[in-house]
Amino acid sequence: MNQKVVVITGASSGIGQALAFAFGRTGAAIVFCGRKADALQTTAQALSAAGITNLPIVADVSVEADMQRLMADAVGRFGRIDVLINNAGISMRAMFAETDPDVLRKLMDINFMGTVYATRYALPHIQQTKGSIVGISSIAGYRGLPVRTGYSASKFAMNGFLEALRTELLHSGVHVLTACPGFTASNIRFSSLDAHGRTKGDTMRDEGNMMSADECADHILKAVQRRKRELILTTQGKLTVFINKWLPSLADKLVYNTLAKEKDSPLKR
Ligand SMILES: NC(=O)c1ccc[n+]([C@@H]2O[C@H](COP(=O)([O-])OP(=O)(O)OC[C@H]3O[C@@H](n4cnc5c(N)ncnc54)[C@H](O)[C@@H]3O)[C@@H](O)[C@H]2O)c1
Repeated sequence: MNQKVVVITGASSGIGQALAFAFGRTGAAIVFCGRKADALQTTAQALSAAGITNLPIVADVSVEADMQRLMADAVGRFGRIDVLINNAGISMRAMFAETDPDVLRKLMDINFMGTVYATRYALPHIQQTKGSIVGISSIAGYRGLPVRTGYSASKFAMNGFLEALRTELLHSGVHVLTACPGFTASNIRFSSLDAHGRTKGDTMRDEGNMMSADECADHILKAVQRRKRELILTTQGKLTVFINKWLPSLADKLVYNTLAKEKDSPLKR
């Protein structure tokens, strides 16, 4: 990745921030965005202290003009884009029957349309460098998860979009990776939306028992370097995808029973 330019959305925390360090340590310049200037600056200073060239840009992935500006600024400063990592995302925890449809719309706007906008404006530059487009999807993009209908829908949409795009670009030299982490310690559960779109502010799982964001980022870096098409992480994640494919009705029961054990689960035990 030496001398390459990597654009990462939502990189002021969690997996995105870990990706900024992982790619930056290989010699890449990191262009990254988020909605909060102070959080971006904190990450920018830490990257600079580690000797990583970086450019923080305040931008919201759900705003098309912001994604156009992000890519223009990246090219304006560094002259090229080699890798786009569509990482920014939010989640939800609420039963569908009680959930305001605006919550699902917001998840689609950020997780799916954010990926569409960023990819739309990065693609012409990545076609020139024959680089990579990466989507940080989820196991929830292979297997629908109860209490997260909007999250699963947005990640299924991402997976379909990336698969179709990969096929369109088959002879272009552009690499497309769908990366699906399993449970990874981060802010995602704290920032999840409830049925009315309010932030939950807590986690319902033991964050200490999960894959770390750094480990997750290392796997994703290797998958980009090897130009893999798909990455499914964690043993639990791999098992879920396998059982869902071959024994789907067993998967219904296992997924229900597993998620019913979560601290604040509305599912009956
Ligand atoms: N942590 C997990 O267990 C897990 C599992 C599978 C997939 N993922 C995916 O990994 C990605 C990163 O999440 P994370 O776990 O590091 O959580 P996180 O909350 O730490 O990181 C998400 C980042 O996206 C940013 N973001 C949210 N909305 C945005 C917007 N509209 N515009 C710009 N930035 C925005 C947030 O500010 C944050 O920095 C997400 O797409 C998530 O769905 C996470």
